[in-house]
Amino acid sequence: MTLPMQVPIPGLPARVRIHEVGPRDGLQNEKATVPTAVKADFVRRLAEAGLTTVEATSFVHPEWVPQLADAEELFPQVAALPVALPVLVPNERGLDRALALGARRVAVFASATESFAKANLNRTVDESLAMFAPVVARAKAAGVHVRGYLSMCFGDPWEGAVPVPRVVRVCRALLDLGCDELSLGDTIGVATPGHVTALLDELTGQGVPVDAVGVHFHDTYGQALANTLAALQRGVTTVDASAGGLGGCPFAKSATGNLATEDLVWMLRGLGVETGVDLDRLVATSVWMAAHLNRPSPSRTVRALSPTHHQEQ
Ligand SMILES: CC(C)(COP(=O)([O-])OP(=O)([O-])OC[C@H]1O[C@@H](n2cnc3c(N)ncnc32)[C@H](O)[C@@H]1OP(=O)([O-])[O-])[C@@H](O)C(=O)NCCC(=O)NCCSC(=O)C[C@@](C)(O)CC(=O)[O-]
Repeated sequence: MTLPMQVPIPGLPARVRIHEVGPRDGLQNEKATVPTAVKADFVRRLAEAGLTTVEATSFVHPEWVPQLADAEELFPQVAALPVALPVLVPNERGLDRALALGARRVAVFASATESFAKANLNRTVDESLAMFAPVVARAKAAGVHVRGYLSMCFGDPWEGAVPVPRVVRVCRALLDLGCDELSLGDTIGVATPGHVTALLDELTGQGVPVDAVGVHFHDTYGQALANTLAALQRGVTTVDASAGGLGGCPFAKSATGNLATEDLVWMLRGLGVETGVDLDRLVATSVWMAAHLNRPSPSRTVRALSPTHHQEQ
């Protein structure tokens, strides 16, 4: 396989943990139901490719996200894999479902904007934080790791640009609830590197440890890698990505695919940043998944490393 020449940029972290969201964020917007066995195989293949955190599914209302309505069926099929398997839980009902199956990592998901909080959770921002409070408290009491996603950190399709202080307020609230880590979401992919740097500087300037902050970029305007590099330059070591560039939120107008894990691994490899991911196996997984979804992967790296991929679809 072709690999990039390794030329580091001084000051970047030596290692990055990729939080793989393909089976959850990647698939949640797919209209045709993906069979549970295919989803389980997807998670297994990602683990075998060296990803150590694979977000498996969501315990949300099944009518809100029909694609993930098989969470109860799926989770036991992957639970024994030797990787972290976070799942999304919006409320106590979701937490009960996840804990009943032995989930050890959960994620709540807030919004920096009122419009998206309403569209995604049927709540105001503060009502959703109140909904998460007992979820986080009970999860922590059970020794379960809690991630706090924050959507619309840069721009919102209904409200436009989102001011940094608004984002910081909800970040603080999630940490005050007891979340172990944050994931800053550019849900509709409008961020640019200066904006990413400004938000991270404001957060760390207010005492939020950079180790507790992950980034979650969508690639709508082709900025996801540039934004990731800006975040790495500020010390971020957790980066969300989706195999093959699958993804998008059904409740956010204009949301497109996530940063492709392959594109991220290619860049990090060139920078000499360790990820533990076998790019060959990852590309093969995305080509396999694309065949199930019946369309080629949008990832540039998948296309470049699997030149017949387009003709095969
Ligand atoms: C939060 C709710 C449930 C509120 O939806 P609601 O309609 O307000 O629900 P409710 O609390 O009024 O409850 C109504 C009924 O739903 C049931 N119910 C309630 N909760 C559950 C549950 N967990 N599992 C199963 N059933 C549930 C509940 O038991 C009740 O049943 P009834 O008593 O009437 O028979 C709904 O809005 C929802 O499920 N939203 C999920 C939306 C979602 O999954 N969005 C995608 C993930 S976020 C994302 O993609 C962004 C991210 C994370 O990737 C980062 C980024 O890119 O920005």
